[in-house]
Amino acid sequence: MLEVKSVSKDYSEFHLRDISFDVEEGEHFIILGPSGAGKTVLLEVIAGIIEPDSGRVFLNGVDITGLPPEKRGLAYVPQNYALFPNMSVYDNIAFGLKVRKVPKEETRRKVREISEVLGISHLLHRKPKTLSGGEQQRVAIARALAVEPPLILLDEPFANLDVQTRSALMMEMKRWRKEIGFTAIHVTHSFEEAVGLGDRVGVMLNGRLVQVGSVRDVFSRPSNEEVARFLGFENIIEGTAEGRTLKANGIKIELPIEISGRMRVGLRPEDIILSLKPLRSSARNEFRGVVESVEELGPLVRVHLNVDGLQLRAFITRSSMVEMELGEGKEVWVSFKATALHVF
Ligand SMILES: Nc1ncnc2c1ncn2[C@@H]1O[C@H](COP(=O)(O)OP(=O)(O)OP(=O)(O)O)[C@@H](O)[C@H]1O
Repeated sequence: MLEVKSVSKDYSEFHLRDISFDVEEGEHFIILGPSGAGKTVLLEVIAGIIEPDSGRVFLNGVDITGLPPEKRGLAYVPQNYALFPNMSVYDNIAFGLKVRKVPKEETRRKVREISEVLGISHLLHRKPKTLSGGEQQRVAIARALAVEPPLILLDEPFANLDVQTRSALMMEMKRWRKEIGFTAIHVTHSFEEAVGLGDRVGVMLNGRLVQVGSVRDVFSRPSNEEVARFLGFENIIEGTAEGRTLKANGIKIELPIEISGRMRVGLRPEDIILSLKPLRSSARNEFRGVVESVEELGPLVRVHLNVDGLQLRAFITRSSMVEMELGEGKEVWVSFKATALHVF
């Protein structure tokens, strides 16, 4: 339904480079990338706010590259919601319908319907500034969906919300989609949103769309080391493989597949288990290691380890750290399954 073909845009210090992807009818497509990757620029090119230097955008087969935003019929929800401050919630939601000269009675019915689905019927008389962040976001999405657009563009829809509101809205968004059935491009830096809401995900790094695929594929099979690092494979181990064994520094690691030659494998810190006694499971790689430092990250800690010269990072809970009395110089057993290794 939406096709983006070789879109590029040059700014003095940032380049959106040759972006191509498509979105299918009914799909929730996530564009995932760190801050400054170019996600908003890409969304604004699709919305018609930014003109690309080259490349085309097609909606249902029609080239919309030259059309102004209002002629594209897409709904765009910017990060700051951009609600009309002087209008009531009702008028905000009804705005697009009025512009389209939808008869009053039908407008009333549509505003009522969408407000019920999004749980904001009781707020219709209020002004946006009297609403909480979560309520404002619901209104912004209601306003966008009221006109039944072919595609809704969401820029970091949950970024300005507290954790509880964010999780609640994420759950609700799944339900809205079932009840209303929209197609969305959703820009975010949150893995949780990508995994929780996305059908497919496009990973954006430094102005390039580096991998597009199903959420499962992208997270379990990153296409290269750059994507892997971004997706949390903090350990990249380099060594020489022979059969199912990878020799890296002083240790031999069992691989999930047979392969040979110089190579790199990725391992997520959460897939490493630390223990004071060996686990003695044949399904695991197990080594003796020394804690180099411990980094506190709230309920989790990142443990920096040295395993025979190989630097590894593991996540454990704070309570496990306390229980095991982990600290600099402590000797531990470091284990992980061969299947947790991702061979690039
Ligand atoms: N009009 C402009 N002129 C020059 N540079 C720009 C312009 N608009 C955006 N940029 C640059 O493009 C880069 C990408 O910006 P963009 O807002 O798309 O990032 P993002 O991935 O959406 O990040 P965030 O999550 O922080 O919003 C930034 O370095 C920004 O400074």
